[in-house]
Amino acid sequence: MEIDKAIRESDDTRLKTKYNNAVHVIQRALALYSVEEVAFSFNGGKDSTVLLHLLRAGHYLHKVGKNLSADDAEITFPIRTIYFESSSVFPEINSFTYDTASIYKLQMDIIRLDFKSGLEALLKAHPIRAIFLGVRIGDPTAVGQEQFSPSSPGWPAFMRVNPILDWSYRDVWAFLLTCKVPYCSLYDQGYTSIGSIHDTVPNALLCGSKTNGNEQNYKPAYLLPDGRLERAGRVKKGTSQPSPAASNGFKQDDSHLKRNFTASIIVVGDEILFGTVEDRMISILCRKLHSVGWAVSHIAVTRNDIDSVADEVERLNSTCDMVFIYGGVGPLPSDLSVAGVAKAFGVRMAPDEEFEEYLRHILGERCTGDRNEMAQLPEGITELLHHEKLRVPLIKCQNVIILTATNASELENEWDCLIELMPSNGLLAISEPFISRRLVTTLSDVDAAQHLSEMCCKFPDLYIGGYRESRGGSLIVTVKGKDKSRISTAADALCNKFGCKEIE
Ligand SMILES: Cc1cc2nc3c(=O)[nH]c(=O)nc-3n(C[C@H](O)[C@H](O)[C@H](O)COP(=O)(O)O)c2cc1C
Ligand SMILES: Nc1ncnc2c1ncn2[C@@H]1O[C@H](COP(=O)(O)OP(=O)(O)OP(=O)(O)O)[C@@H](O)[C@H]1O
Ligand SMILES: [Mg+2]
Repeated sequence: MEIDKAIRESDDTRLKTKYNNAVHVIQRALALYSVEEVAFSFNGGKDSTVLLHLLRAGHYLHKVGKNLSADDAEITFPIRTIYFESSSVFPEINSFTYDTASIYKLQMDIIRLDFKSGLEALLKAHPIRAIFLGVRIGDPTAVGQEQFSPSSPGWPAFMRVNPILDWSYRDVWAFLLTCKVPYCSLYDQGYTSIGSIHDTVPNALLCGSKTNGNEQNYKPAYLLPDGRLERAGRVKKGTSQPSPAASNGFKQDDSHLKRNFTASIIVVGDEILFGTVEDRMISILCRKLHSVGWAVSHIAVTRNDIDSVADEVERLNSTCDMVFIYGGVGPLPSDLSVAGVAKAFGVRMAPDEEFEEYLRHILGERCTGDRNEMAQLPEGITELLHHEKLRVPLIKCQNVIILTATNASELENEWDCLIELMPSNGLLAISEPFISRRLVTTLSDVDAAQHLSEMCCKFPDLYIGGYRESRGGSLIVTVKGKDKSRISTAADALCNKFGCKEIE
């Protein structure tokens, strides 16, 4: 069987693993359901083209496993194939679908109804119980799906079987090119994921030079460097993409200068809770945040444990604008912070091809393999924050930023990168920085308490509070806020009326 042979002869170990796993899923499905009870949803797209050849291989191996004639299995493809043909399909896709059906002798049902009605009619007419789909992680409809997922509530009842769910964009192209199978010509013209003629254009990231006839030249789909951007050509014509800053909830005007943003910090570390290690980064991060006008509303230290991290993230991310988390990030068994973040958002961990590429640069082939845990990131909510001064990009999951720093100087570096990245992606809206004055008084606690509460009533817009370094020592009063003149008035009043003296 030519597909099986091409993969076995290839020295791409990752592709071999993906192939074996997908064929295993197909064989499991063929063991669970009879061939009359399954269907293959084919639309001429690259993912369903991959699936077609995997099904051909899977069916062949299933037959060989049952000691049936392999010759027969090789020529006939008995799985009912369904194609929802619409009037807005690209002609190239349509003709590729029909040509493929003829080359591989597919028994193809053409359905000219919407998905739901078409499936309802199909299930009435045939004993179909499971449908193979070329859905992959990263597709908007893949969130929450497993390799075997029942159809959604409100849809006709069948099992969705997704053998290539965990395949990346690169895996798809590695397979098609290794097996040298035909694919739709649009993929050689810059299209990277194909919907309808109304919502699909070539991917601008593949835009090359203009030809002599002054037409735009596009590179083939397999040259797209970042697979996460495969759907960049799936935009409505005439509409513009929302800016990243706007999608973060931060406006581009200067109203953010007046807003008080709040952040929380989660430190993950059993050793801190044991008392064996002292955290040295909290105070630095608080000062950094204050310097860009952010108030820190909560700091939590938690165990290296998925549920503990998830609980904290869930609690804090809804009450403040941004959550910073550090500790428990890496390849050790105790490094569970990223998984905790995924759990807090109710998404699963999925392989991130681009992140894996970074890890491979640093760790070489040691980091790859069947299950590279470190390259698994929360599915559908992760953004990688790149900066030339970072060996590995920082991970942002919605309003949670995962820092990898383990000491003060690494934290300084990561912070500087975040600040530099800020204008281009609206990460941290800089507002007016906090300023403070520190005063010292020798008043007794009782006297100071009365004065301080009067001052707090007079200056509700400022923080006025005190602490002492020893019970018998002087009281240090902090006046903090964003309005310099209000701070001066309050500090002067404390000095004049209550005999406070400025320190620093
Ligand atoms: C055979 C088949 C089964 C589907 N089953 C479901 C389903 O159970 N739940 C659902 O929300 N969408 C289902 N869909 C719709 C797809 O999730 C998706 O909307 C469709 O493939 C269009 O994707 P696109 O926007 O990427 O082109 C199904 C589609 C097909 C072809
Ligand atoms: N019109 C359709 N008819 C039959 N199956 C479909 C149709 N549209 C989508 N599907 C199924 O849904 C899967 C996912 O669709 P999707 O558009 O993400 O992938 P694709 O079309 O195979 O490749 P591409 O991402 O390049 O468009 C397909 O592989 C196919 O199994
Ligand atoms: Mg498609």
